[in-house]
Amino acid sequence: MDALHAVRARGITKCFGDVVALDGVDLDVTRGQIHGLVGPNGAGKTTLLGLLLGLAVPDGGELEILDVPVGRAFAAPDGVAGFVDGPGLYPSLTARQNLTALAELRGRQARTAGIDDVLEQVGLTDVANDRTRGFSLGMRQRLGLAAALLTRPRLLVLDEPSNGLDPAGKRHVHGVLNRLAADGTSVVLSSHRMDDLEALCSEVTILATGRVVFSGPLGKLAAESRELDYRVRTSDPEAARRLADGTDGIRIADDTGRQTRDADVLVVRALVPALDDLVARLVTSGVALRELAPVVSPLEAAFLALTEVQETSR
Ligand SMILES: Nc1ncnc2c1ncn2[C@@H]1O[C@H](COP(=O)(O)OP(=O)(O)OP(=O)(O)O)[C@@H](O)[C@H]1O
Repeated sequence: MDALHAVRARGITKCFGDVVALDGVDLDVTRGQIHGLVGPNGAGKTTLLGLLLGLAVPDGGELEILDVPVGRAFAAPDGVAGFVDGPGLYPSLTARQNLTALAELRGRQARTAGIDDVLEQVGLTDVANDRTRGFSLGMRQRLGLAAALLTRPRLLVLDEPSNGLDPAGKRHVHGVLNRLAADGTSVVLSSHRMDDLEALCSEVTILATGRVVFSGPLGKLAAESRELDYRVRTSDPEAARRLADGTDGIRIADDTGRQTRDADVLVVRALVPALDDLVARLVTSGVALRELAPVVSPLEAAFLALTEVQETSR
């Protein structure tokens, strides 16, 4: 296998009875990359993450993780850590005791990071001696991440790691993941949060009903986007509307008032070159441009377009 890859999957299939959870999935994750999995409920994200963690084996296809072909026996691949469906914790133990138990289970020979260090990294130092029974969802998620960090993984696999995180918790988690990636650890995570994926991931794979409908850099997804709706706030909304009406490739969205609830904002649907023309015309007409932003992000727009096509062709 190419040594630059942490994951290389080709034609992976996985069924549960009659349900085809994964249907010929290819996935490439390079070393040091944060790779996002996104898709509607039931798309197969958790199933795929479970295969990477060795919780199940594929029914068909080829899967190589950290240079090692995955066989037909259940086994957590060496160097891989993470969780799906929330981390497994002992509720009657404190955060520190949970991590100590895990370190003991791994044995003295295993590469193990310092418990205080990983607690600090995820921002749980202050509650290290509290029982996890009383932990919020966000705190449990962070402790699960600390448990994974304890093993000093080369591939970290996380199912919805941002679930339940407050802004400070999210900042901690993003910081941890970015530092790991900078040090060469690969991260594969699923999320329904487009803002998280855009902030963290250099590449995403969009799954719909067990199939890959897009995989690649976020920039490519944006470039491939069809027309997007943009909010245009100007100093003279009426003049802006007239100019938009007269610009080739620009359509004024019908539901302007409902979408924006703001009379100063016009919503136009356009490709980027037509939008450039409109901006130039506004400026030469003496209309000040105060805000220009997509109504939904390019990732969200592509996600909706690609997964709608898949859903309607079922
Ligand atoms: N253990 C199982 N037994 C039976 N069916 C399963 C099992 N695990 C997953 N499935 C089915 O496989 C499909 C993919 O499920 P999966 O949990 O991987 O989707 P997902 O993309 O993670 O969804 P969500 O966003 O809701 O978490 C679904 O149709 C699901 O019902």
